[in-house]
Amino acid sequence: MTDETNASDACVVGVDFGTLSGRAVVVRVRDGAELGTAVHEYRHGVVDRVLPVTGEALPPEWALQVPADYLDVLRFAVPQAVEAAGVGAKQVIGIGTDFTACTMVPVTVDGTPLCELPEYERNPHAYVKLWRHHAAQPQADRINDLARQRKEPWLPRYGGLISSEWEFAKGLQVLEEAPEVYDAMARWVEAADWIIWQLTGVYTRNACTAGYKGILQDGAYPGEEFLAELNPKFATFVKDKLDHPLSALGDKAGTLTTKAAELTGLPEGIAVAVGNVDAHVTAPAAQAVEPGQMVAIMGTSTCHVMSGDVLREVPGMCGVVDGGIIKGLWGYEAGQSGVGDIFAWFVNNQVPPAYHDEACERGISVHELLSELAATQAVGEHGLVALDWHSGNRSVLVDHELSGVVLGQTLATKAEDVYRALLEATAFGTRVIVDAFTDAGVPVTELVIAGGLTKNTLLMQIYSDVTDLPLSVIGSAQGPALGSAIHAAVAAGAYEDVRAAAKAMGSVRRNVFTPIPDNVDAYERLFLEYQELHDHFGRGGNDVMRRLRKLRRDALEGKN
Ligand SMILES: Nc1ncnc2c1ncn2[C@@H]1O[C@H](COP(=O)(O)OP(=O)(O)O)[C@@H](O)[C@H]1O
Ligand SMILES: O=C(CO)[C@@H](O)[C@@H](O)COP(=O)(O)O
Repeated sequence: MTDETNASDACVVGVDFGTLSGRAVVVRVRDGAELGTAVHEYRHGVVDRVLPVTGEALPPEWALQVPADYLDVLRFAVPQAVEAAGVGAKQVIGIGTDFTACTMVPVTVDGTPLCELPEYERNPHAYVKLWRHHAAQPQADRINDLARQRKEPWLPRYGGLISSEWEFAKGLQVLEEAPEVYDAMARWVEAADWIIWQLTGVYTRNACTAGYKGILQDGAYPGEEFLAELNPKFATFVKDKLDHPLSALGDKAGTLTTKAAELTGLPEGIAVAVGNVDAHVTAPAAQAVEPGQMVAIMGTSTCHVMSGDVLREVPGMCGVVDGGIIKGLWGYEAGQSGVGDIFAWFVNNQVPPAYHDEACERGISVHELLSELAATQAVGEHGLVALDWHSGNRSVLVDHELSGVVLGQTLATKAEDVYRALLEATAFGTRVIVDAFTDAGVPVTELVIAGGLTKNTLLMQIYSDVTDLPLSVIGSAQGPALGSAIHAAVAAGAYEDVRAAAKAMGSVRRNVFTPIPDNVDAYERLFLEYQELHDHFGRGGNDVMRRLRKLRRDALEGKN
């Protein structure tokens, strides 16, 4: 703390790098008061259709980002948040960040993203592969098949399957489709760590993403023999591109460099916390750091995180990592790859103009209009059941070749009916996850909801009814950014550990939504139908979704 800074005025900055934008929040260290906030939309958003530089169409399932967009968040949102807070920059004693996880940046030895070099800017593989880049599914399938065959000990720690979203599947895809990019990349870096590199000038690898997305268990990655069997040139992937000493969550990664101080307007030399993940960082912000408290961070996707005092292998979970959320406890993670994204897809592609016009006239969003209309319905009235797999299935099936379904449509089906069925489908998806944890001996006793979707009260009530659990809601509208601020406070030495900082700075409103008994019963019947469809299409009853994906790929490649 500087001489000019009175301890009671000290602030920290938390920055949350989401899928579409980055948000900065200035938080008072002593009580977690959020003094100012600012959002910066990524200029290129999600690059999933054409590569900006060339206009070249991207293949299906691709999702890239442009790393310069992340720096713009530091350049614009951070000073704007400080200004909005009405505090002097000198009061800021630390900065912490969180990122979408397994958003991977191929970089040179000094951290320059390959896409920023003229020789690679036209190569899509030189760009950031966003967490929801799902084009590495063939590689993920091979990794899973081989790991099963060889009985790799790490596989059960990931619920029996690793995802196409993860470091190894994406890395293997780069090797096999763009060997020149693979050779040129000195490191395969989580964006969560790349941003810390930009702030401190030093590369640190956070224990959270390394454990969940980098297949690091009990101090070891998959071995060279395993990797060589996938592809001989992949044998040294860990040694050449990945391996790096780990840094624990809440630790100080370093201090803010002169360059980063100029970029952000924050004082040079303040503490920078080790990189973290948007989902995991939210648990302390919601004061949900004890076993049984599952936090669902509901935005474009949903991540479910929960600490546990026992190690269990939960089928279909994303992973379990020692200290993955809080030091001293096992951190569990599961997730749904599409939630808000599915509602957005529906609103943007399937809703007739009259709804858009009405929403516009009333000054509300189409989401709000559809939710208002759907809220008048009794459970089951629309006669529909849907599968929430428009962005594939992360938990518990771990298969991104799966796709969405709406069953039961008739000529009388309206947009609000399908919208409600999609809301419900995502709640059923969460129910499957909650049941999987409870059945595996890691019972979920409380569901705490965070993220942008908490504002939809119909959706929240549906989740409470479908899971038959009371819902607590995080007190902050900026959960991940607040969580990052909590980690910044710990890194700056203001609190002994994340637990203590969470107690002082986090907040939660308990039992905001409670199950309505009649709805619980009605949803029980609908959930059975969901399960039937879930198992039929997701567990090999009918592989039509995979066949359709192949037909699509062949058609796009002109093979049909
Ligand atoms: N009223 C609403 N009801 C349901 N979904 C909504 C509503 N408003 C926005 N959304 C969806 O919320 C998602 C954005 O969530 P948010 O938490 O803000 O973002 P992120 O996941 O990037 O952090 C978008 O996918 C959007 O479609
Ligand atoms: O994968 C994870 C966490 O492990 C998330 O970062 C990813 O689902 C993105 O989350 P958002 O939808 O941007 O909140």
